Amino acid sequence: MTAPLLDIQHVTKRFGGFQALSDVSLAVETGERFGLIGPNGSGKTTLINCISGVLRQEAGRICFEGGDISDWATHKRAQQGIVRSFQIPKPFTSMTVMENLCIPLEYAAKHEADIVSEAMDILKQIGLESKAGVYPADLTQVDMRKLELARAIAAKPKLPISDEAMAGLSSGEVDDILAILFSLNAQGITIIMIEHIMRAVMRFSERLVVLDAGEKIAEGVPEDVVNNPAVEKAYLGE
Ligand SMILES: Nc1ncnc2c1ncn2[C@@H]1O[C@H](COP(=O)(O)OP(=O)(O)OP(=O)(O)O)[C@@H](O)[C@H]1O
Repeated sequence: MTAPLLDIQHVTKRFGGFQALSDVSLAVETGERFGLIGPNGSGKTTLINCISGVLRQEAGRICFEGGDISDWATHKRAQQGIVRSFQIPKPFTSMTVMENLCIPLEYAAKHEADIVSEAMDILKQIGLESKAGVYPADLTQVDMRKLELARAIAAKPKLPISDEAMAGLSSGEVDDILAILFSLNAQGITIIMIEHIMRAVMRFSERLVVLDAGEKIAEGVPEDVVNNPAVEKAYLGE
């Protein structure tokens, strides 16, 4: 049996005396569409920060492609393919959409012409090709999210993490972003989605894990998870 792409084993994270994650274990298989949900403050961002290396867990370990990456710096994890698409897009404002995309591609040290043609391919893939020469300040909100996803794709991720990439978008715009994520996954890319928009995360995820107060309270296919009494209680209260 092959190892999971990401294997989180008994991770505990404290902030001072506050325990934000308690003995959380989960595995994400290669090629999977994996959803991480939970009420506000349940520990989702903390867990993602431990995966990307922004935070270090006090106990437990995080394995990627079969090896323990718990001691790896953030940039090493990113180089190995763990790429997070941020909730608040942070493009370089003085650069066009195309220039923003060329930066991650330049790390691959290709010829200039190859970089531009690869950047254009990515823009076409996500429907932003007509905005190649536009500056981020002139993009709509949904196009900003698409640019953020494009930058994540340019980094050739093995494990992109979509962190509330759809917050504040209209229903049609949510469908646009979902279509991009589905097409990425169809190319074999494993995706973790953290999302408060239930319709989106339910439709997208093949498997869900639910956190509540730093603990994993449910795991399974979306239909089972939403009907789990512990999950209903976590979201709705007693
Ligand atoms: N740097 C920090 N110092 C102290 N407490 C923190 C820190 N970061 C997060 N917390 C606390 O840890 C808990 C989990 O926060 P976290 O941001 O991981 O939750 P979340 O599930 O991502 O919430 P949301 O859905 O609202 O983004 C919260 O109670 C939060 O206040």
